[in-house]
Parts: sequence; structure tokens; C-alpha cells
Amino acid sequence: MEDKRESSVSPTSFTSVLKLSQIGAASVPKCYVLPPLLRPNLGLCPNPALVSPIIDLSSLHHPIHGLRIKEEVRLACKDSGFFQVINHGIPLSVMNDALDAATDFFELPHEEKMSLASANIREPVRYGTSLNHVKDRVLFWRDFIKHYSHPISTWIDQWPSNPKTYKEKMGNYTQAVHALHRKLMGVVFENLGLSPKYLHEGIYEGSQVMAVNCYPTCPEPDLVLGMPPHSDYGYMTIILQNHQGLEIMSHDRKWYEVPVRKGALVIQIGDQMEIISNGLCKSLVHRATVNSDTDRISIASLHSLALERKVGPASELLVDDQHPLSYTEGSFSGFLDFISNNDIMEVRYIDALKKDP
Ligand SMILES: O=C(O)CCC(=O)C(=O)O
Ligand SMILES: [Fe+2]
Repeated sequence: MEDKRESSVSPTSFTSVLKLSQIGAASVPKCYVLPPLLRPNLGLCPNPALVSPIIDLSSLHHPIHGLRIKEEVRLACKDSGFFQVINHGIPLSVMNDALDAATDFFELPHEEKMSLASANIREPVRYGTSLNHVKDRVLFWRDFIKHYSHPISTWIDQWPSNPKTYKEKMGNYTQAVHALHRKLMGVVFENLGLSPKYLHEGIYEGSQVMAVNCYPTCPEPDLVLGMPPHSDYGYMTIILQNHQGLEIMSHDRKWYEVPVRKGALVIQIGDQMEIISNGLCKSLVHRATVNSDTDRISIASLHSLALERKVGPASELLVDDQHPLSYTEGSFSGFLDFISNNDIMEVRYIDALKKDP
């Protein structure tokens, strides 16, 4: 198939991968083909030790069982920065409605979605493709709509008004997932012995961005990625997905598939939490693969401190010769500048903030 790169470089006029998928070509355009070393190795086995933390939150407030659940969260944050939760309090119907709203949005006519396209990565509502298709040297097999979401009353009017039920369905899920992240962050902070005051101020002034991702079926899934390896800059990400495709990197730099479990939500620790905890929590490196059978939708709720707020290791944490201060301060805004000027396939913002050992 011909290289569509030329027609894809304008910020507000690009070919969506959904459109390419619907054409039904037998191969992908060259601009999506990754160098061999960066290609996915599809068909990986899940690593039970890494992907098994499925934490049942139903007894979180029980005086005895609650302690065990908090310990499970502590270990998952320390070891990998990854776990899944069940019995988290968000009804399956609310989750399914959000996935339906996302599917209906991507099925809108291309021109209608393009009215939300923007070259400005700080735009509160933005439809796009790849990661940053204007800058990416190789394109990724993903279309997305991202919208600022907290406080919801500030942003919801700017969300897509078509499909008609989008705001209601996505809004219900957005608020439910914000409440869940507050509950989980309470546990993460308690485990670190950090004051809830820090947490509450941070969260209420903080940001929630919903990244609604569509990975359409792809004729050559072993040559492309839906999203490149990266860690999320915020402190926590919660992912709702309808099909397999998320892969996480283990300590030995191997990739493992995350199995999809009905009703479960994926929890990922992000860079800000690694920094706040001075390295006691791990920011998870992950990527998205695609497949030739099923369109995949994922909805990532990205939680971070306010755009301009400086984030460094919490002052209450023990820092001494045994536990040296490991990071300099960064901010969400600094991250946005960083990704505008660097290739995230080559360098992560958090690595730039790490102090020399
Ligand atoms: O699609 C996925 O499972 C991952 C999405 C993701 O990593 C992101 O939106 O930051
Ligand atoms: Fe991510």
C-alpha cells in the first residue's frame, strides 16, 4: 500500500486509522511500519507473577481484611506499579455505557470528528491519530479523543455533543472513576505514611484527562503498535478496555500481555507517584498492540497534579544516606514541553528528572 505520510502531516487534516482499516487493504502504509527491533512480539504468554495482582476491593473497609488489601496494593505499587481491581464499586452498566459512547463517537463521519482536531497538545478537547502525528517519525495505529474532565462542570460543555448520549454516558463513568481513584490514592498515601492533606489538596486542584482510544483492526498487526512504550506522567491511570492489547514491561525489560477480565479495571502508577514516593512506587512502562480480528477501545483516565504544580519527593519521606533524594522537581506542564521537544521512544521525562546515583 502507498505511503500515506504526505497526506497525514497536517494537524487538522489526516487519515484516521479507522478509515484505513475500513478500506480493508491487505497491508499497512509504510509510515506505520516499525523498525524490526521495536515491533511487538505478539502471542506472548501472560506472566502470572506480574499480571496476576487482581485485588478485590469489596472488603477494603473491613478492620482485618482491609489491612490485607492495603498490603496487596503496597506490594503491587512497589514491585511493578500495576494491578487490576474488582468489586471496585463502578457498576458494569456504567462501564459498558462509556465503551458504547466511545464506539459511537468513533463511528461518526470523519469530517465531524475532524472539527475537534488540533495541533495544540494543550487543547482541552482534541481528536487525533497516532501519538502526535505531526511529529511522530513512525505513526501508531491509534485514533483518540482526549478531554479534560475534572472538575467535570468546567469542561463537559466542551465535550463532543454528538453522539447525543456521549456527555451523559462518558460523564457518569468519568465521575465514578474519579471517585475510585480518590479511594485508591487514599490507600497508596496511607501505605507511604503520607498526610491525607497533601493528597486532598493535590487531587481537588488536580487534573483528570480522559484518553479515549480506538485501535481498529489492522491487516499487519505484527509490524505496528497502537501506542509506543511509555509511562504516564500523572500519578495514577485507570484503564477500561473491551479487548486484549495492553502490554506491560517487567523489571527484566520483557513484555507481558495483560489479560482482560470482565468488570475489572487496570490500575497503573505513573511518573508523578514515583517522584512523590522518591522511588518507593514504580511508574509502569506499557504499550498497546493491535490485532487483525477486533477493533479495540480503551478509556484511560489519567490523573495528575495541576498543570503548573511542581512535583518532587514528599518532604515527609525519610531522606538520608540510605534513602537519598532521587528526583528533581518536574510538573505536568514541563512534561508537555518535554514531549513536544523529544521523541518518547528514546527518552522519558522521569529519566530526565532522575538525579545521578
Ligand atoms: O490502550 C491502552 O490499553 C493503553 C492506553 C495508554 O497507555 C494511554 O492512553 O496512555
Ligand atoms: Fe499510557
